[in-house]
Amino acid sequence: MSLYHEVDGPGDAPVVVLGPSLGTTTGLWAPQLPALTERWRVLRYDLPGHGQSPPPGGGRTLTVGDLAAQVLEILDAEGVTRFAYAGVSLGGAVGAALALSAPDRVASLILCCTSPRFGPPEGWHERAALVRREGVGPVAETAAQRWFAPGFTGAGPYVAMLRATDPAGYAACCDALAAFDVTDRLARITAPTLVIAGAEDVPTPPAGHGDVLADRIPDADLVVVDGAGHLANAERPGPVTGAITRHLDRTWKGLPA
Ligand SMILES: O=C(O)CC1=CCC(=O)O1
Repeated sequence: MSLYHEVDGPGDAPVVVLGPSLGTTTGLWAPQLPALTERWRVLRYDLPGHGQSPPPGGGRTLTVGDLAAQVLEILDAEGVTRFAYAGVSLGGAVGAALALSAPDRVASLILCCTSPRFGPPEGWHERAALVRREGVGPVAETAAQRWFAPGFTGAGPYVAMLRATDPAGYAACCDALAAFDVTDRLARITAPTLVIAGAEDVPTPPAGHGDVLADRIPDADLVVVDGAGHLANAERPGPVTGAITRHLDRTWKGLPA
């Protein structure tokens, strides 16, 4: 099963892959697209059952390793060997998995509002069971509180992405989050890494999540964005875009795409 993806920007520019979070689509990265496509070829993908990607067949579960392998399939099909990668939350977990499984291909890494471990697996198994039973409605009801700092008024389009998500795809991604734990492997990541954390992120706050990534990944910097919750790139696009472009400029070594 191939993941839906979109490619924007100059054909001869270095490639940056952008990974979405659980319940969102390629549209999550729309605020960064104008700045990034000035000098980068941007490849965005949809998670299984999200946006325009098909759900996993037969109620299958998934691992983050499966998702990373599907992203590599896209890149192979596009003829991309070396790339930079930025991902939000589950999309960031996919980035960490890629940096561990394909270190020679990940030239630069940006881990945004993410974690080496997303809390106790039981919570994710319960959420997967709820969504398999009742659909995505119950988790969409509470998404704005999980995703944004209090007072943010722009949640509507992002919650609409979740409401349109296939329950089997959403649940399979919850299974992937339940099993994900790379805490003890972070020291093996060789890509120059920027960790971006939202100061008001509830699911993956800087303390215990972003700071663990930044402390354990050998060549990592941490930027904490004030006034941002879990989808910091949507809520505070200016500072997040600036941090990403500065990191890409500093770390991309001019290798061809
Ligand atoms: O619970 C949420 O919706 C927040 C989240 C955790 C992992 C992810 O990708 O999103």
